[in-house]
Parts: sequence; C-alpha cells; structure tokens
Amino acid sequence: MPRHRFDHVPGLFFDPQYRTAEQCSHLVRRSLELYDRLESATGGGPLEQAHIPQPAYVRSEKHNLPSEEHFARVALTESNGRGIRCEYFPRYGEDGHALAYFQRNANLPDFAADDLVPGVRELVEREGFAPPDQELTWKLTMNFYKRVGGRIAGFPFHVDIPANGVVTMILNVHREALFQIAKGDVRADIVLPVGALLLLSGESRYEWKHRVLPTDAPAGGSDHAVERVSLVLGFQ
Ligand SMILES: O=C(O)CCC(=O)C(=O)O
Ligand SMILES: [Fe+2]
Repeated sequence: MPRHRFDHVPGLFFDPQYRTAEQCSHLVRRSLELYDRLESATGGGPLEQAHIPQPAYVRSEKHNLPSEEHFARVALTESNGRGIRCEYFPRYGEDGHALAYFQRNANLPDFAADDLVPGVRELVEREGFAPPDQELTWKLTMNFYKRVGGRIAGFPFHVDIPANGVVTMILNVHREALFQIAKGDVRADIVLPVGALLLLSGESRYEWKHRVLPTDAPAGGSDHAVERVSLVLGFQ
C-alpha cells in the first residue's frame, strides 16, 4: 500500500481500497454537516479575492480555471468549543464546485484530526515521504460538488498550489469519479471508486496537471445539494 503505481506517471500511487464504504459514509456525513455550517456562516455575504497560482502550461491552454477566486474567511466552533478557521470558496472555478481550505493542524476540523490524519500520517511515514517523529503541518481541502444542469460538477485541469506541500493525497469518499492526469500528449485515466486514495508526489504532483470530470447526476432527487465530496490532504 499504496498498491498500484503507474509506470508512465512517476510519483503517482493509487490504493483503490484505502477506506471501507462504512468509513466513507461517516466521513461524508461529517463533511456535509460542515458544508451546511460553512454555507450558513457565509450566507451570501461579501467575499475577498485570492490569487491562485497556476503554472504557465496550465494557464496557456485556457483550461477554464481562472487565477482569481473569491472566498470568505470563516470561523467555526468544533467540539469542546475549539475554534477553527478556514477559507471558503462558495464557487471555485466552475459552477457547482465549492471548496474549503483548512491550513495548519490547529484549524483542522474534528473529523479530519480524529479520523483522517492519523492513518494518513502513518501511510506517508511508511512509504518514506516523511521521516518518523517529525511533526507535520497539515492542510485539508474539502471539495463539494453539486448538480449543475443534470451533471455533477468536476474540477478542471490544474496543478495543486505549491503551498499544499510536496505530496497531495485525494481521498474519494462519496461517489465514483473519473480522474485524469496529463503531461503533454500523455494522459492516464483512473476511475476512483469510493474509498480510493490517490497520492501525487514528485513529477506527477508538480509537472503533470490533473482534473476530475463532471459525471451524470442520478435520476430523481437527492438528500443534499452536494452530490460528491472529496477530501484532499497535504503536509509540510
Ligand atoms: O475532487 C477530486 O477528486 C480532486 C480534487 C483536487 O484535485 C484538488 O482538490 O486539488
Ligand atoms: Fe488537485
């Protein structure tokens, strides 16, 4: 573990069964609760502008990820009255995609600190990405994808911002998705089942761009506006 390597994508690791369906539905429940709290905290109030750096080769191809995004600084209260802060982007890049960014350990939501980081920490140490006993500073990105015109939104081609650390880990907790990673004419398509962990390091993290494609929304209604959640961890 991670179980699959992609020989032509250096630094990319894939474990299709990192978490069980039950663990994932717990993470989804906690994530949707948090989304509801973010939405009620911001409630259409004023937003600040952020500059999201993207390498020239992503920008120049006119993939529609603008470098200026709008966010609100949100303070939330977790259990035992612990205050945390994040940057919340109600619309990130495309309609139907909201993103919350939690920086530093003191700002991690309870569910991430309790149920996510300990296992991932063990994994990065075991795989040699972090030395034993070194304290790591974690960043958590929560992606919330909604229904837009009968499709569930995706995330257009991008490279994760440098501040997210040398390794990016995507945990796919809610719904199967098609992930693509590309460099020049070379592209790999990876179906992410629920419970999958994808780890991008080295070349795959810095020199390849990646995206998640929109998918068909299920027929009928849903319990929640958010149809897909992904949890992305990085550390420094
Ligand atoms: O939603 C996903 O699976 C990918 C998210 C992603 O690429 C990111 O947060 O940088
Ligand atoms: Fe990404």
